[in-house]
Amino acid sequence: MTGPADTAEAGVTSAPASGREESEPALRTSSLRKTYGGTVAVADVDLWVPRGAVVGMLGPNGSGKTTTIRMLLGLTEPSAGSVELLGYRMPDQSGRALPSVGALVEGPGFHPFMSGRRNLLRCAAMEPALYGSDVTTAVRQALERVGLVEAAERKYRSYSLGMKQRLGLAAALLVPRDLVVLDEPTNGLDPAGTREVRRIIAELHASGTTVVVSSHLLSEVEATCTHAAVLQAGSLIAQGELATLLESGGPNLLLRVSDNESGLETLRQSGIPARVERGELRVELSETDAPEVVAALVHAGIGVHEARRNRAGLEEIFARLTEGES
Ligand SMILES: Nc1ncnc2c1ncn2[C@@H]1O[C@H](COP(=O)(O)OP(=O)(O)OP(=O)(O)O)[C@@H](O)[C@H]1O
Repeated sequence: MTGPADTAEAGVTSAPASGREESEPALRTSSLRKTYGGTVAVADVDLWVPRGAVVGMLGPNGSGKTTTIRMLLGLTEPSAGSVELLGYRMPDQSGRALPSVGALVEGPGFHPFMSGRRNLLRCAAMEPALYGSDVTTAVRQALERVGLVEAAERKYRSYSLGMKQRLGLAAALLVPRDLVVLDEPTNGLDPAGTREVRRIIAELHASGTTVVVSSHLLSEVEATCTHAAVLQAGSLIAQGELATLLESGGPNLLLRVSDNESGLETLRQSGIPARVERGELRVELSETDAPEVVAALVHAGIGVHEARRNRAGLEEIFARLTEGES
């Protein structure tokens, strides 16, 4: 397992840095744990989400994202540890925290034989902040915001997965929230739907709402989030600002050469770690510099057609962080 030293090396922390304790986070967990029989779904997670952040909760299938989110919202009881939402302890103070929290989680419990609009009206009736005519207005605005107006009168059971996701999102956005938690919100959405979700997340961010969004799509997190929390096999292996995480990736040298296999072998013999990626050689420049790499290849008679620098993307950083984890 990756320990604190490794995550520190990656430029991110697995616990709040000293000083951050003073500002109250939107969300904090302490040694949060969930086991199902012998399966450890979530292992002692210390999550820290600053107010106003858009946090991408990243991790492969089965890494514990949904279980963590369900525990945050009081939908699943932790085996150990604690959750604080907007300064309130969960689940004891859920009545004070949850009215300010919007959530999209699996199985939101919509009625299959009711229309989308009727389902939303039912949700709206349970919102303490909405009264009387506010309810119809809030429902109309939420339907418009997620692009479901045309399908609003159709029964929920006839909805596609993407439409169900949109309705769940509409329910989460019925009233202004301090915190919005979205579990895989683009699941089942087409590219246009995905762009709309990105737009909604950007709007929430602009209005100061804290957003926690789980995803296994790194590109999505890279495009929408200010922070990332990386889960692997139930453990939180990194968390922090996305920019810091990306910065930790360090520069790479990408090379288009006459023969990748010989190039790779030559670099290895020169003690320069490299790999072939998308038809090019990729060398991390943390321990070597570009002229040294190019010289080694040229000396071995390998044609260097192109050499350019770039920074590691989230995909590569994620692969490095999760390498060797089980
Ligand atoms: N109700 C349950 N009973 C038994 N095991 C469970 C239950 N819920 C989750 N698990 C197990 O806990 C682990 C974490 O699952 P979880 O659904 O939280 O992961 P995830 O990261 O959300 O995955 P995905 O991306 O596939 O949704 C998995 O091994 C899963 O099989």
